[in-house]
Order: sequence, then structure tokens, then C-alpha cells
Amino acid sequence: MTDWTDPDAFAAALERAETKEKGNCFEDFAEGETVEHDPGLVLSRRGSELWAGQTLNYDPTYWRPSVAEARGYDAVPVHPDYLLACVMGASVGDLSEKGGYFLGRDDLRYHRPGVAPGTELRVESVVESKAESSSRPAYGIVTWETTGYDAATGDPLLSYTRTNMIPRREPIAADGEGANAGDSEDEEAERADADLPDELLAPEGGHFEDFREALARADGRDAAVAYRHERGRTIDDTTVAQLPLATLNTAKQHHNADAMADSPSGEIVAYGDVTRSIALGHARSDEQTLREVSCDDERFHDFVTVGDTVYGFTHVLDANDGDARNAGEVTFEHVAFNQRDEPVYSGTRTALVRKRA
Ligand SMILES: C/C(=C\C(=O)O)C(=O)SCCNC(=O)CCNC(=O)[C@H](O)C(C)(C)COP(=O)(O)OP(=O)(O)OC[C@H]1O[C@@H](n2cnc3c(N)ncnc32)[C@H](O)[C@@H]1OP(=O)(O)O
Repeated sequence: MTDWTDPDAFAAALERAETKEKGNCFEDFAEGETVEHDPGLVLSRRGSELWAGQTLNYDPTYWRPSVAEARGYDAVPVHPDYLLACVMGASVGDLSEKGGYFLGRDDLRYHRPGVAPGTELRVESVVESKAESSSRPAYGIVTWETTGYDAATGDPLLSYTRTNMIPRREPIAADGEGANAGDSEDEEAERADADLPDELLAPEGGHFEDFREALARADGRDAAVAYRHERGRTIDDTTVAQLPLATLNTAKQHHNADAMADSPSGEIVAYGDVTRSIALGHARSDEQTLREVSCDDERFHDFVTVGDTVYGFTHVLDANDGDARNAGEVTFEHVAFNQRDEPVYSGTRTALVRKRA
């Protein structure tokens, strides 16, 4: 009888055995195809508190019943970043588990404010487009539109389009060699001599009026309203693996150091939405946020690995006094950066920000 655990026999068995694959390659996606994601979870207060606590998102609306009720909710809602991670997590097995990196996201929209714990999620994606990567022959680029629904009512809760690098079964011939392969010295010099305004101004406080006043101060001068946030968060075991796994995100990039040793990053990397949520947490800690409205042009620029520290930088783009009596709409550009001051994430975000009482 074969002793399967004999080291030589077992090595030979491993060599011969087929691997039952998980996930899909670039070639497996067809434009226009709808993918119903089987995983899905019931949103929980515990999950929301774990996500928001570890990413330094401490708005009391998402923690304290008395504050949630004063702000018009029946009960403490789940944090919007946790809701986003749960929608994306359920989609990963079908869309990106194979191993491509998350490049960016557009058109993130929150369709219902204050989603309650206990809501069962149903998640669906449509393959929007596929493109070849000219610089990385082992990968293609796929964009999907994903929507998370309340499974009981069918109401959409949140939707976005996201783009990933996705491994190909068959690499193609390529004309570039990865990062900045074709840049001339002139292009490099241009990057070093970036065209920044003379003055960067910070708002006095975090209310709507503070952002509006700071924009008025900058108006007509060579100035922008832009500032950094003091807090940093070092990526550890909890943030790199526990948070994505708690939202059913099976991407090996975040928890399989062995598989990642032989990949462009060479090691496990933080889930992009953990990096993003930490940067937004830093920004929200200096802001009187009432409610999230939307995010656009979200991009992931570089890997974040265990031991890296994520900081936040905010550039205020616009402040509009809309219909709400107690809040106005502010649009920000946020940048997450590491301990070497290198940007790792950027995106624009619109939120309703409370007015001074
Ligand atoms: C897996 C996961 C979640 C999940 O899924 O479960 C995650 O959370 S993982 C963590 C978050 N993530 C990262 O840590 C990646 C950070 N990133 C980088 O470290 C570098 O980006 C790179 C090393 C990956 C590549 O670097 P690079 O080789 O220098 O190439 P880039 O130019 O950046 O992009 C290559 C090609 O993608 C095109 N491209 C880029 N962005 C977009 C976009 N938004 N839409 C359409 N096309 C785009 C680009 O146009 C180029 O196309 P071509 O090959 O045709 O030129």
C-alpha cells in the first residue's frame, strides 16, 4: 500500500495531482455577462465595529444609539466603509480571487443612508469591459459594475465600478516592461517639478462653514485648501488579513504569504479598502461628517505591506450649500500615503458635513 505521507511519495503525488482551481482568469470573463455572487452575509454591528475600530473611524453615529437616534436613525447603522467591504468581499471569489491587484474604483454611490445591522446582502456584478495590458503580458484589465442589494426587499444599497489586473491563462507578447518603462528624462523632470499652488491653507475647524470659508480665502490667490492629518496606522495582522476575511474576501493577496512570494509584490499586501478606509478615517476625524454621498476616481498607486504606516492628506475641492438646513455638501480629494511619503491611494469623495449649530 502506498504510504502517502512518505516524503518522496508525497512529493511525487503533489507533482502529479491536479489542483482544483478557484476564481476566474481574464479569458473567463465576457463583456455584458452578469455574475450572481453566491457568498453574502448578514450585516452585523460587531463586524461594523471591528472594521471601523481598526481603521480609526470613530464617528459616534456608528457607535452610540443616542447619537444615531438624534441624527434620525432608528438604530445604530453599520459604517458605510464596512458595508462597502461586505459588498466587495462577496464578489471577490468570482471576480478577483485569481490574483490580480485592485487598480481603482469609480462611481461609488450609497443608495440608502443608514443601513441597519441584520440586513441580508445579495451581491451581483456585470462585466463592463476587458482590455489587454500592454506593459504586463501575464495580466489583463477587467472592469465590473457591482451592486449590493437588501436581499429581503431587493432595494439597491450601494453600487460602484471597479478595475483589477487579472491573470491570463496565456500571457501575450508585450511592448513595455512595467513601471514607467517608457518615460523620458523630460517626463521624470516634469514629475519632480510638480505644479503646486504657492500656499496650502487649512480650514479652521471641521464644519461646513469652515470648508466654505477656507475655499473663499484661497479664491483669487495662488492657493489651495489642502492639509495632512496627524494620525497614522501601521498595517498589522489584523488589518492585513482579519478585516478582509471577516467580509468574506478570499483574495490570496491578503492572507497567503506563500503564494504571494512569487508575485509582483513579493509578499502579502493590504486590501485596498483597508488602506482607503484608514485614510478616510483620518480625514473624517478632522470633519463633522453627517453622511457619505459618493466617491469617484479611486486609484491604488502602490503596494501597502505589513509594517507600512498609512497617513492621510486632504485637498478640499468644493463646498455647496444645498437643500439641507443642518449640513452642506463638501467634495474632497483624499490621498493615503506611506512612511516614505509615497501616495498609495487617491480618490474624490463627497459627504454632507454638518453646519455649526
Ligand atoms: C486584490 C485586492 C482586492 C480584491 O480584488 O480582492 C486588493 O485590494 S490588492 C491591494 C490594492 N492594490 C494594490 O496594492 C495595487 C497598487 N498598484 C500598483 O502597485 C501598481 O499599479 C501595479 C504594480 C499593480 C502595476 O504597476 P505598473 O506596472 O506601473 O502599471 P500601471 O500603469 O499602474 O497599471 C497597469 C496597467 O493597468 C492600467 N490601469 C491602471 N489603473 C487603471 C484603471 N483604474 N482603469 C483602467 N486601467 C488601469 C494601466 O493603464 C496599465 O495598462 P497598460 O499595461 O496597458 O499600460
